[in-house]
Amino acid sequence: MEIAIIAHDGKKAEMVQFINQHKEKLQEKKIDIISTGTTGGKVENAGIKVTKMLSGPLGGDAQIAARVAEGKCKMVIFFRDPLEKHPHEPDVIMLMRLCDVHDVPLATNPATAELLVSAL
Ligand SMILES: O=C(CO)COP(=O)(O)O
Repeated sequence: MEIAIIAHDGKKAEMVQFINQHKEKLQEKKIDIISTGTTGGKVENAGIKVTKMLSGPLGGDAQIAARVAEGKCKMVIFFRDPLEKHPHEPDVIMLMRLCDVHDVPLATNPATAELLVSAL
């Protein structure tokens, strides 16, 4: 099963911590992690295998949105920073919309992500 992880800059440390906390379960359940570029790099540095797309502002969110639409990506964990502006906000909205269109679980904060991962 493929899961996407994405974090805005102000939330990347939290994402690394979250994935570290759950890495045994993710391995045990044979989860393939995909990610936007910079988030993926940080998670990789923590010793976790990730397939990296482009960086978010360069189209990474859009690539993940396409995988959601194609039925390849089955869950999205996206730690958004609601206190910052992002030049690629339209891509972010597109990704969230396509999760709703295709009924793909989407967590936009750690509390919800905990619930989703506990359901794997
Ligand atoms: O901008 C992002 C999500 O919208 C995240 O992209 P990066 O992981 O490349 O920073």
